[in-house]
Amino acid sequence: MLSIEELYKSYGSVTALNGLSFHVNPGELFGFVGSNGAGKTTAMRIILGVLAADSGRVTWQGQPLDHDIRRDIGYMPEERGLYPRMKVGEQLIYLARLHGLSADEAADAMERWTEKLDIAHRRDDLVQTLSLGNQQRVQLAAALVSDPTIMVLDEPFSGLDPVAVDVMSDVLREKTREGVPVIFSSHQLSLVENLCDRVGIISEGAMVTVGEIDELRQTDQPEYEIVTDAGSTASFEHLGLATALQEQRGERVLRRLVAPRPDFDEQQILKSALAHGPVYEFYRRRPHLEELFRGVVTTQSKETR
Ligand SMILES: Nc1ncnc2c1ncn2[C@@H]1O[C@H](COP(=O)(O)OP(=O)(O)OP(=O)(O)O)[C@@H](O)[C@H]1O
Repeated sequence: MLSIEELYKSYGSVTALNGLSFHVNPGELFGFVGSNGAGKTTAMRIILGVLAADSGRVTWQGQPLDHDIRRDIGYMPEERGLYPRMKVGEQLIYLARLHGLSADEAADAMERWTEKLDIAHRRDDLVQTLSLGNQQRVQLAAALVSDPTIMVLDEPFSGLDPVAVDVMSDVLREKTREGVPVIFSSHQLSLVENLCDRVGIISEGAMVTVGEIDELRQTDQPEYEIVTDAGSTASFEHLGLATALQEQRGERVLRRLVAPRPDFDEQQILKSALAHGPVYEFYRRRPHLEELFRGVVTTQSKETR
């Protein structure tokens, strides 16, 4: 696995990483989220080796990351790093060659990834003439042409249209199926929630929550939402449920109920409600990643303090 252990990094008086630790398993798509200035880019640069940590270490399969392992990392930097006046195809071949591929291998990789990412028709165009979204596809192709064993992507989805998001998601999933660990940062939390196997929330340079999405969305006090007629006299307090929200919706009313324990028998809620009239909707409500994020992260970014 890729293991990040107790990383510390300061820029002068600014502490960017404050004992950051987490790991990413082979074949896992790991979403790295956190507010602006939380330390994601700093951590990714340290993984790649373009920045040195003050202390802590990064290992892959138990070995500290050396030059050879780092050469096999597919990296997509936040600031992007393409040569604007180079043709798309030439640029990708050039980058693949830098990673040690032969001329034929580099050409094959360029063709394969431009096709997969739907930019094959732009191979002979200068990068600077492409839209930002297509430049981003080229940037991802650049991270892929060397057939990386680890992928580290800084906000690969920012600014992409939904079709491009799908194309990129499919490609990342394909890499994880091959056993590659993929770590990417994003502020698009619903996308992270749908796409990732595990997610880590970083705040002020340290990991505050990490785990599988489903596991993080479990709560000790399950919540249910039920929609009945507005005039329904159903009550739920006798079952030990608290009402967290009551919202009139025309002729109907939605109630959000909080159960006292994880193994609460939700059929009791339904039975109680049906005894007083029809039930139009009834479901368990799980918090979304966005709610979890707001709960654990200070909303004010470091920069605005
Ligand atoms: N070169 C630098 N010199 C000084 N401070 C820096 C430098 N790079 C980052 N920082 C500071 O380190 C902290 C972490 O920044 P970093 O870019 O790692 O955060 P981030 O989580 O990637 O943020 P964002 O979501 O906005 O991209 C911030 O307070 C930032 O201002």
